[in-house]
Amino acid sequence: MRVLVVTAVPAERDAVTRAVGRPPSIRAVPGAEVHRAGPFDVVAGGAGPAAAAAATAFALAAARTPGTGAADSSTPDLGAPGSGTPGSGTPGSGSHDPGARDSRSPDFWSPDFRPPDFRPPDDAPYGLVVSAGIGGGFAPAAPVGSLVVASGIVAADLGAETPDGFLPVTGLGFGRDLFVPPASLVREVAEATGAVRGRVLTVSTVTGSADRTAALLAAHPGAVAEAMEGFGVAEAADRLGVPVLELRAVSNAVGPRDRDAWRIGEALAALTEAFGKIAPVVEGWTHDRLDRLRAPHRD
Ligand SMILES: O=C(O)c1cccc(C(=O)CC[C@H]2O[C@@H](n3cnc4c(=O)[nH]cnc43)[C@H](O)[C@@H]2O)c1
Repeated sequence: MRVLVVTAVPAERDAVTRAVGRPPSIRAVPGAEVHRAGPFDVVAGGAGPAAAAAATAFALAAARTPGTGAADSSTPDLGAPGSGTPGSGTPGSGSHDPGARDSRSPDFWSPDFRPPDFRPPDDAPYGLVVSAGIGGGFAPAAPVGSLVVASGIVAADLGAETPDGFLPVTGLGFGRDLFVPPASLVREVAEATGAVRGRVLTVSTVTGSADRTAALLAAHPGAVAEAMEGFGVAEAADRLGVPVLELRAVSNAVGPRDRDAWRIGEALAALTEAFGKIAPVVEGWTHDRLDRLRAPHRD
């Protein structure tokens, strides 16, 4: 099974592809650059749920575009990382000059542009989408350096502030605030990696105070971590009925802001090790009937 992995930044993307042990092949699709290594197609989609949703949707849609296959010359191979290839940064990480041509996808800004074909080599669509990267861990469940796999992916700050406190978007009578990854896959990934299982919160603002930490834990008692992309990735995957997983390596404790205490290198190394361990797991996994029937609000 081919797996789409969406990270926020290139350092996280490269930590995932490093797990495979040989250089990734790199291709441009509209709005993104896909790094392929082993079963993983990895995209650094940008920080936050909106960028993550957009990158995921583009990558999924590009893989489903009918055409002649992944070898189509309209999707130029951009070479290995570190080769000086332009466009290897995070899409959307800088301001865009609409007058400039995008070297990642040369025809993208042309009025004649048609989406290039980019399908997994077996011509199958992606069987799984993974939101991956570093994250903040809630103590004591998820210490720095540990791994977490989401049993539920929660939009923790999507809703309304009221005089009585925060009202989730579902309390407003629309939207959703939870995606539940397939339980069998969560279990297998946790067993293979030693990851802590629990809800992972998606926030648009990194938590930076004890009060906010306490409020999040009061609202989500089982939360083990927070990050900024999982819910956006899940929203996009869900529209195509593709199962989703979120796997994070804890770089910092959720709490009063202390950037000097972040252990990013340690977390990226843990992420690489984790993807090495889950490669055989995801390749062998099939989305069984029980998982499909599982009630969306049970995790
Ligand atoms: O500066 C670097 O070298 C570097 C390398 C890899 C990643 C980064 C990031 O800043 C990633 C941002 C990404 O990380 C997630 N994250 C990490 N900790 C937290 C947190 O406490 N609360 C929320 N999100 C967190 C998040 O998904 C960001 O998009 C830098």
